[in-house]
Amino acid sequence: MVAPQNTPEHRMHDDPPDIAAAKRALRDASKALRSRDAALSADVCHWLRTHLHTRKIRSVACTWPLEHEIDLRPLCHALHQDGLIIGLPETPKKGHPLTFRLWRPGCAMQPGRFGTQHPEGPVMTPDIVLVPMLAFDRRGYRLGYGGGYYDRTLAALPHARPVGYASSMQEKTAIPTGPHDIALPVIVTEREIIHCSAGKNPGQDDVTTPD
Ligand SMILES: Nc1nc2c(c(=O)[nH]1)N(C=O)[C@@H](CNc1ccc(C(=O)N[C@@H](CCC(=O)O)C(=O)O)cc1)CN2
Ligand SMILES: Nc1ncnc2c1ncn2[C@@H]1O[C@H](COP(=O)(O)OP(=O)(O)OP(=O)(O)O)[C@@H](O)[C@H]1O
Repeated sequence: MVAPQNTPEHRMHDDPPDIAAAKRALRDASKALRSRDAALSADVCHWLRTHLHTRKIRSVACTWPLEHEIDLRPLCHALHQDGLIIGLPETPKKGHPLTFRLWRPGCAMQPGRFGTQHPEGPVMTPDIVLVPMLAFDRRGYRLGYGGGYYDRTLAALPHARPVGYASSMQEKTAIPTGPHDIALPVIVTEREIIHCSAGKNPGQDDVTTPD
C-alpha cells in the first residue's frame, strides 16, 4: 500500500482508509496461503497457454517469479517457442506504471526493486498483460502487493487485455475495491479459466475462437 500522504491531491488518489485497511488485512492473510508448487505452476501455465491460443495476439507481458509465487518461466519459453513476443516488467518507483522489456530465452536479467528482475532489452507494448494476484474474486477484482502498479499500468495501456492468474486457493467472495481498481475480464487458475462478471473486455477484436 502506498503510505498515506499529506496533501489533498495525494489523498484523492489513495484508497479511502477503511478500504486500505481491509486490503492490508486481506493481503497479509493471502500471503500466508502462497507456496511455490511446481505442479500447480505447470497447470496454471497450461491453462494460460490454452487461453492465449484462442486470441489473435503477437505479444504477451509475463512475469518473472518472486519467492512463493507461481512460476511462469515455462510459459515464457513455451510462448516464445510459439512465436510470440515476450515482455517482462521493470518495476519503477511507486506511483508510476510498469514498463515491459523484451525477453528472450537465456537473456541476462537485471536486479530491480522489491526483489524483481527484468531483462535489459528494449521496451515493448504488449497485447496481453498477465497479472499476478495475491487474492481475487469472480467479479474480476484482484489484490496485489499494494504498489498499485498493475492498476496504473492497465490504466496506461487501455488496448492491452489483462489476464489474471493465481492459485484457486486465493479466491475470495469479494475483494474490497477502491476507485482505481480495474476488474479483469478473465482469470486463470490451476483448475479453470474464469470469465469474470465485472471485467471490461478491452482488446475484444482479437478474439478468434470462443473459449
Ligand atoms: N513476479 C512478479 N513480478 C512483479 C510483480 C508481482 O506481483 N510479481 N509486481 C506487482 O505489482 C510488480 C512488482 N511489485 C511489487 C511491489 C511490492 C512488493 C513488496 O512489497 N514486496 C514485499 C514482500 C512481499 C512478501 O511478503 O512476499 C517486500 O519487498 O517487502 C513486491 C513487488 C512488477 N513485477
Ligand atoms: N491508476 C491509479 N492512479 C492513482 N492511484 C492509483 C492508481 N491505481 C492504484 N492507485 C492507488 O495505489 C494504491 C495501491 O493500490 P492497491 O492497494 O489496489 O494495489 P495492488 O493492486 O494490491 O498492487 P499491485 O497492482 O502493485 O499488484 C492505492 O492507494 C490506490 O488507490
